[in-house]
Amino acid sequence: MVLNELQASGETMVSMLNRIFDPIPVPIILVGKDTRVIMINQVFADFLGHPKSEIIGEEVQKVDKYSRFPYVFKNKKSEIAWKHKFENGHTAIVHRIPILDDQGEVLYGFGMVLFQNVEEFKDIIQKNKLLESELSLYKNQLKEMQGAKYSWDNIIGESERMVQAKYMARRAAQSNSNVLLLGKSGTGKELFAHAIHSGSNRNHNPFVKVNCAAIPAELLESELFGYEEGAFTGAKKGGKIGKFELSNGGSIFLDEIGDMPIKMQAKLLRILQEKEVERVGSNKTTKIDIRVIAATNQDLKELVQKGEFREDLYYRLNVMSIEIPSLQERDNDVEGLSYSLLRKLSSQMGKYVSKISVNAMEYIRGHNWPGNVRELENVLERAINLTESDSILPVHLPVYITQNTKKVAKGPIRTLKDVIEDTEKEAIARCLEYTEGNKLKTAKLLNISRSSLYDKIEKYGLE
Ligand SMILES: Nc1ncnc2c1ncn2[C@@H]1O[C@H](COP(=O)(O)OP(=O)(O)OP(=O)(O)O)[C@@H](O)[C@H]1O
Repeated sequence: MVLNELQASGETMVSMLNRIFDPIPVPIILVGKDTRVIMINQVFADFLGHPKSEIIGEEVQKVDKYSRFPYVFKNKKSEIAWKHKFENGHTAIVHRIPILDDQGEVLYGFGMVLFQNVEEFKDIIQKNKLLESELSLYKNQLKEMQGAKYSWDNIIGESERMVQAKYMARRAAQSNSNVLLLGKSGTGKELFAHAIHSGSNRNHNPFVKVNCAAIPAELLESELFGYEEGAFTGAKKGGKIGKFELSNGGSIFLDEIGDMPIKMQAKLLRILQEKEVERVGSNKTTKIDIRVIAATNQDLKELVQKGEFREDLYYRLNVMSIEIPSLQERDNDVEGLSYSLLRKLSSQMGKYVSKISVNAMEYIRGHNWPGNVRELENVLERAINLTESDSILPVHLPVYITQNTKKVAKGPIRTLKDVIEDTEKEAIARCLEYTEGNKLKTAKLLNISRSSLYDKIEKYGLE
């Protein structure tokens, strides 16, 4: 209301302010530059415990003993969310704001009680903290879901070929180039892909895995590129984001790239060249920044020759190619790998198994592991399940491995004492298993005394 209208309506400035501020449920006060109260709303007057008529026109520090308005006017600076103690014993959170004219001189002071009770304020802060920590928990979980699970430490292997592969992978991680991981099934290509992402400066962004062989060809396009709403019958409302867009800023792991249909290969090539994606059913392109880590157990060159893999794409992906050796090619890694996997698996399975008998290790070394590390891992998991002691013995290995006597004969030459002890240990363990731990029966079956059995159980750590 302009001043003239105000005068015409006969309403004073104070009554107008009262009319505006009284319905507001937050305590409010307006103080003149002479530090006398011009207006206070009903809630505030009730809170202070005085009638409004006694407060208006009064010196502010007479109404509220600890009022800081005189200081605020002196400093000409707002005091926001300050703790304030009232004479009635309440501690509240308040704002005190000086209102200045064009020359920077104080005209009024505006005060507001934000929380009449500090506890109420603390409660809100507490809730806010809770929300923040929940948010950070979900953010971390999302990062875990999207991020890489393994790093360099998880890749076991000290053989020359493996050390070389790890060196190449570390170099690749530091660059921004596409990486092609080559190796038979179960050699650890996925493990390497995770580690390359974790070791790169993209590791704060998503790591997205796509198994090109597992997604039906007709779905692969929408999986990778996403689609717009109504792009085809059955398309979800609102469309769908594709894996390329999802991995923006991070890495996309295209596993089994050799199985990617030729039509999709052309589209992938375009992404690698143009660095932009176009959702199915849209003509809008989106810029993306991704690093492709591709893997295959097929011979891509052969596929190129057969016309099943685009040559130009092959060269685009092959910038940094890393060959991961099969277990057969890194014979001297088998023992170390077996023990590392044993430690990992037994802790995962909550069963303490820490030894592999010499004979069992000979069988393990003698096998040619066509399924590579994955097969070794499965065999050890089975053995941990079967053993009742802390050792893995030949009896715990699958027959197809222990039947391989030819290879075992090729093992290192050992002393007769070692061979006898190993056989003795195995016989006792096998018998204990058969008698379900009954020592009396075991001693009888082995035809030895009970005390001798106890000695041997202790000696071989079979309990
Ligand atoms: N060097 C290694 N050190 C420790 N564990 C390994 C190693 N290599 C492979 N593994 C383990 O073996 C299993 C198979 O590895 P991974 O899935 O990475 O193989 P892959 O080559 O991607 O197989 P595929 O071609 O069949 O997809 C995983 O459980 C992995 O943790």
